[in-house]
Amino acid sequence: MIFNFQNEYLNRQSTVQLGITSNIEPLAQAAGTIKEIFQDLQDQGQLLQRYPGTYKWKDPYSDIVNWNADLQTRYRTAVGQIGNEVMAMAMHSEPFENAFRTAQRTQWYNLMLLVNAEKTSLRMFAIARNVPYVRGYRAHGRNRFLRSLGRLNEHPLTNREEQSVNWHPHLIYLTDRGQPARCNFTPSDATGEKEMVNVFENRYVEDRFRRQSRLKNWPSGWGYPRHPQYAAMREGQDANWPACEHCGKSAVFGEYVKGRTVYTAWDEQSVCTCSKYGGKPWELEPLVEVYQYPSYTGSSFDINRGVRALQNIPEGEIIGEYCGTFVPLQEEEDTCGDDTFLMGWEGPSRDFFHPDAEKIRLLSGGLAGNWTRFMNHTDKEEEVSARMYQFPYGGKMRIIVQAARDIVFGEQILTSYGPGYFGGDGMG
Ligand SMILES: C[S@@+](CC[C@H](N)C(=O)[O-])C[C@H]1O[C@@H](n2cnc3c(N)ncnc32)[C@H](O)[C@@H]1O
Repeated sequence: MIFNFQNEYLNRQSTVQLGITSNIEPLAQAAGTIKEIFQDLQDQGQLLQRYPGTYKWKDPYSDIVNWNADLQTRYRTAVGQIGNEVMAMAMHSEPFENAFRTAQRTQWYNLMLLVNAEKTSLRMFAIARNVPYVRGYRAHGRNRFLRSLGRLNEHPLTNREEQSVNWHPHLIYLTDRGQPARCNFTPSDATGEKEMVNVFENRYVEDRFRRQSRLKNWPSGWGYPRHPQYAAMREGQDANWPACEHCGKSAVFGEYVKGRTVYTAWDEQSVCTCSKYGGKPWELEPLVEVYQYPSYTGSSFDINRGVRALQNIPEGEIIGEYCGTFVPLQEEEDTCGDDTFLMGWEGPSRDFFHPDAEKIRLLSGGLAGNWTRFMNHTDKEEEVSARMYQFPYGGKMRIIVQAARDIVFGEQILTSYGPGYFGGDGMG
């Protein structure tokens, strides 16, 4: 078991050929610590985001005057391997700091091999989550040992970006040169390149739909326009349908139609009031990074961003929601000028997986969306690691992203856009 996992992990390291076949267990242990490091930085970053006034990162250098010669040598050697910037970042995660202080020689050696292999991802992760490594290091700037290691560069993001309300770690990607870069989108030549925005809920502006005439296939029981996420029940369907996957209650808010009567369901006893997926979105973000993979076309002008897992994700886990802006079907051209991030949105039907289910909206993840928009497509069924489907969840209809099989740390998360996409028909 450990052996397989370890092989799998090492096979995916493109930057370093480790070539180690002995000491299997310590290496597996080191791989476990790497995952804990990412998780810890993520957790602390989220706490900071949530409680900016009160949450304080632990100062890893608070006792630096007491570091003995062995610790100093260990630190200095590590700086020689991964640089003092990444070392300062890693020290802000408790699992790494503990290993630094307590690991046996071989354990430490193995951990540093893997940290070295992951150092560009670790660096971007720490930058994007505002780990205050510069502040932490500089607070002890007078310390003779730290001074001997040299100065630290400024945090690469400006204050504006760090403090912006729209700021989110998944709005930067790791380039093939190991540097962070902003995620931008060019909907059309006329609009030019625009910075992407991260959203946790879909955007719906009713006026935009009012300007368009009612579609022929618009559901007969629905008024026009209406928010497409509050799916109405139709005559003959059972009262609990569509039910929230999490709590089992009806996911319908607002009116529903039975016979000729329109009923209103807004009652906490019978209607799902879960927050998204029964938890808070900030608690549920999986550890992933937006990562530049080799371009599909072979041209260096085509930047191919994809999603790389930074944790193991078990099969079946719901890992996100494809979010974006609702776009009328007729407006595809005007608004996006580009169908790269367009997803088809189906009307109410009993079977959302039905190939003939009718699209009544589009959802565009281009300018406003989240990390799920960067998942690339594969035609090979066995390569699909995440699936997207429209389903009622947490009180609303959503496009859910679910792990289709076990996903291991370091692999690219691939999905299937469905048969229409590369024919220019949008996803789904
Ligand atoms: C939803 S986006 C995925 C993120 C995209 N790679 C990026 O950098 O923004 C879809 C686009 O990615 C590219 N793409 C994704 N999977 C592909 C594949 N299997 N073959 C070729 N191009 C692909 C195509 O350009 C497609 O229009």
